[in-house]
Amino acid sequence: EEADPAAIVAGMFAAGGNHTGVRASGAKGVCLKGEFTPAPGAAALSKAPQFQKAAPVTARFSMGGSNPKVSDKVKPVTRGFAMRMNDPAGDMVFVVISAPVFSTRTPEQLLAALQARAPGPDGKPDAEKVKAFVAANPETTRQAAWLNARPVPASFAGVDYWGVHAYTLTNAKGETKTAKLKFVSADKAGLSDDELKAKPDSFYADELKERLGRGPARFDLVAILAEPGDLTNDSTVQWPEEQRKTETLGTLAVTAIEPDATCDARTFDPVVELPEGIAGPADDPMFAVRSPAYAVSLSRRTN
Ligand code: HEM
Repeated sequence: EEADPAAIVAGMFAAGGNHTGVRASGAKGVCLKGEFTPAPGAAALSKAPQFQKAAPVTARFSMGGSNPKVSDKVKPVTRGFAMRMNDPAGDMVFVVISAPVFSTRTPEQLLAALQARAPGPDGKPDAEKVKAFVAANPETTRQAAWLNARPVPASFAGVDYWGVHAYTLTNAKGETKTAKLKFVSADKAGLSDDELKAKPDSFYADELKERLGRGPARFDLVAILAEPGDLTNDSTVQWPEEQRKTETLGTLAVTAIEPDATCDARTFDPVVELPEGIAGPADDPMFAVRSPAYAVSLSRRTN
């Protein structure tokens, strides 16, 4: 039985306080522009136009969740990075997070997680319900555990971002490879507890403005190549990426802040907006459901 994307989106809004005019996730964020330059080896893996020649990029950094006032200092919230690399033959969209795994394995499990954590009349989730859900669904704790074990990123540009799904890359000869994608920050930095204490609740936007005034913020796009047995249908499981072969596909340079309107008029759809030469996993139920969910959120926040 399929979980209804509209029900999931309603649960996402409820969890963050039912704010209007904002995204169901990534409600707080900064719109950007930049450029993607493919690496020499990228074309051997994928025939996507963006892996043959440089492409202009619209992008957005964000804090996970539907609360536009969430503090930048919170640890177990994913930082998000959405991007559209333009090409007349087909845009390429990635919507990635600062953790190698997603929090749930199926849409049904996501809906159940949201329902278990739904705020009650006092604005707080029922602790007993949360406890029971977690006990029955232990894999849903992996993402928060991963984030809690690491420092708060000093910058939206100072952390790595993962496309948690397994993609299939197809080259011009029709050869295919399965890979997870990772955007590796050129300037990784986390905050110590003392540094974190000294920060205001919102500092990422100002930090980014200042940083981009000095020069672009760069990320290498790295393909982590699958080996037999690596799961493609479960985004709560991290591949042992230190033991996997990797191939650098290119460099994304974020160059300037864009007006919010540039990012707000549409949604970044990571399912539908892919050119020939790259495809999402057919067997990962968390992948396909993103498209209708993002559309529901877009229509709620723009109507
Ligand atoms: C599985 C991995 C996922 C990742 C990495 C991810 C990441 C993100 C990020 C970074 C954003 C902010 C986009 C922006 O700045 O415009 C976002 C938005 C959103 N996400 Fe996800 N997400 C994932 C899965 C899902 C799933 C499974 C659902 C629901 C079924 C979902 C629902 C949404 C919605 C509704 C939005 C708001 C879209 C908009 O209003 O434009 N996400 N997501």
